[in-house]
Amino acid sequence: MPSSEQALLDVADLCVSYPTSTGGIFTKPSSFQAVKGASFSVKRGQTVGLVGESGSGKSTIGKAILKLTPSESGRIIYDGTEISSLSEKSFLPFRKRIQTIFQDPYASLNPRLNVGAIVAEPLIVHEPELSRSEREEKVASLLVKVGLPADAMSRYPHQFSGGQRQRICIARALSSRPEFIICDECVSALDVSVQAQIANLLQDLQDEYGITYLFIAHDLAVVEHMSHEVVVMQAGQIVEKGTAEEIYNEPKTEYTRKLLDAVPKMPSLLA
Ligand SMILES: Nc1ncnc2c1ncn2[C@@H]1O[C@H](COP(=O)(O)OP(=O)(O)OP(=O)(O)O)[C@@H](O)[C@H]1O
Repeated sequence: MPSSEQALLDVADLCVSYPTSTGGIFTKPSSFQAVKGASFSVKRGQTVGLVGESGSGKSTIGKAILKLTPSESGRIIYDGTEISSLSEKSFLPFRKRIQTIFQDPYASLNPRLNVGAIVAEPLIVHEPELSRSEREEKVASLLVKVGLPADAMSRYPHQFSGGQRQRICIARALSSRPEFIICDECVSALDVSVQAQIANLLQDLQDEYGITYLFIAHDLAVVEHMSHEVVVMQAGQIVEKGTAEEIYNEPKTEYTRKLLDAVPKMPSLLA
């Protein structure tokens, strides 16, 4: 099949449940199924927007891909390898290839480390052969690449704005030269104009390095501009998927129409 030949990520019939109670002597353990048979793929070098209202299971899919939460059933195939069934040790090489950027850049940056040390961390793990000066050179060029001054290295996260902190997170994610980045609501906390700047940066990085994104968001305006394809989730199920144009111009479900109606129009975004 041509589409799966090009797919870097193939998710098939994925189900994920969270335990809600471990049970007692007289009661069975119970669980809540957050993802109910989700199937979609992400083509290499492209962006899939994963949208849906809060609690629909978007982040759970991201966590299952990263093996931060176990899959109950189904398959997650990354570049031809079924990763959902790999042991933690066998999954290790994929931790370098698949990175993630979260919503709250401040919470995901260690306040006690300066920016140079934060961005260098993955390099120490993934490229231990680099000398200290080579590492510093790489960190400086990564910071410039994401639009921060090279002297940002010696400063601390609290000295930066929200948008700048998200740029630090992007530099850190880039430092292991990933093929695939899961952006989980990574612009949601930012002002609209800053959202556009970060979205533009992510797109420039895609053009330059061919990075593939799974872009999780409840904000359809950002997703529309970022995504080649859009997957719509409702209560753990995929209710619609298609090209961004199809989803935005001819939504097939009432749910998608409601999501679109809730979006304030932002014509200047990414203009
Ligand atoms: N660790 C957990 N234990 C139990 N239930 C969880 C856990 N994490 C998430 N859930 C539940 O699973 C469902 C899906 O959550 P998930 O975070 O994947 O949704 P989401 O679409 O990403 O929403 P949001 O944008 O609000 O994060 C929700 O009902 C949530 O309450």
